[in-house]
Amino acid sequence: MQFGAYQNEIYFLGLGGVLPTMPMTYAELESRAQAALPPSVLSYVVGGAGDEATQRANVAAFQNWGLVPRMMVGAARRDLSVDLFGLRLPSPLFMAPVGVIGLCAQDGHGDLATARAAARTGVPMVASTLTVDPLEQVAAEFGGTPGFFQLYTPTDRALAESLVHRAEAAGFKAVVVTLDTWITGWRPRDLAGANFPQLRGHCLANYTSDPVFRARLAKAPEEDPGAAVLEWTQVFGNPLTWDDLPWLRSLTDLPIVLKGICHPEDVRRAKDGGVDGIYCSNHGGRQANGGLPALDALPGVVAAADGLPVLFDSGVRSGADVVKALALGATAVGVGRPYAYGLALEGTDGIVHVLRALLAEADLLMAVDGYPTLADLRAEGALRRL
Ligand SMILES: Cc1cc2nc3c(=O)[nH]c(=O)nc-3n(C[C@H](O)[C@H](O)[C@H](O)COP(=O)(O)O)c2cc1C
Ligand SMILES: O=C(O)C(=O)c1ccccc1
Repeated sequence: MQFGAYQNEIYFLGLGGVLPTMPMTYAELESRAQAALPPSVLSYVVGGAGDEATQRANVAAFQNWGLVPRMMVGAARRDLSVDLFGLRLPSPLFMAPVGVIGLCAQDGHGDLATARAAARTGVPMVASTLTVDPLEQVAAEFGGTPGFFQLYTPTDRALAESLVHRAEAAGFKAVVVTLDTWITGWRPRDLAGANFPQLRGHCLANYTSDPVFRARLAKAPEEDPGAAVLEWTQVFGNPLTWDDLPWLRSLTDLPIVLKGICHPEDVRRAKDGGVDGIYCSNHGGRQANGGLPALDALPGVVAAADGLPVLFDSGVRSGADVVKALALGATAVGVGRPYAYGLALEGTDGIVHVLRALLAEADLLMAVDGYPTLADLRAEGALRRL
């Protein structure tokens, strides 16, 4: 697919005297989303851990790398498609799991709006455990686009099993197990607003719709929502260890991906445990401050993964960033906040714009710089550290 053609669509609109309503720069996207979102949701989405130095470093790290232009390659047609877990995806882009994304939509059902954007673009959604609408309803909106389920592994193993089996039955194509958020980090913006617990209370549909979770409650969650939220706090945070990996592996035949991996030694342990993919991420700087930008961890993770697919996110803000992460060896590249902001502005249409703009920029960069395929990008000498 020639994603760069989105540029022509926009220019033709302009020729008809119609100016695009969605922002064309990330800075404007962020500032307009700030105006559109209710303050409590906004501070939760925008913010990160500590003084957000790691969050900023995630973004800045992309400026340390530059693509070396190649000429007379004749890159008139580009191929951005990838194979992931036996699936053929039209592009290497995916939507990272964003819990509470539902609340970023004006109607409060942003999970469904995001799933519809996946259906329209072929860009997979990794649906969070923490959604406003249950995973079955989210999956029903995917159209032909594969979806992945992100698991926050509950302390109750029977509940974990139930969630994974529901995801399988709903047609999800992989399970992404997030390791870096069994406890939430120190987040000053959320603390200042003291609103985080209330927000979470709206995103427990996967728990309150689950028979194993319901059996833990004295009263149905519809009758006593407060008790359900309290019970959720009991089961949410599971500080998994490597000893739990065989159990996780035994839960499903679906591909399992471990999210939050930045150390090569952890990659090797994950590989030994039989996982199908590694997800290099520092949670967009939301969990730990003072750490390495995720992009700087990527080359070491790719080397240790030794052919196993590597998903990457944290700090990707442009098509150029997508290209750089691919050149550093990522198999697929995720965005979090960018699509949440698109959703806040114009719902499904807003997300579709954000994703198409990222892909158009990546595609045009590959055209201009003479890298028609992802394999070309990954070749020696394509990317240089500044
Ligand atoms: C509002 C918000 C909620 C998030 N919730 C989850 C979640 O439920 N599960 C998860 O694995 N990651 C979650 N993340 C982290 C994202 O999956 C991703 O790692 C991060 O957003 C990538 O960084 P970026 O925002 O700089 O693109 C969340 C991120 C944001 C911004
Ligand atoms: O905010 C997050 O990044 C996240 O993953 C999370 C964790 C616990 C509850 C709600 C969201």
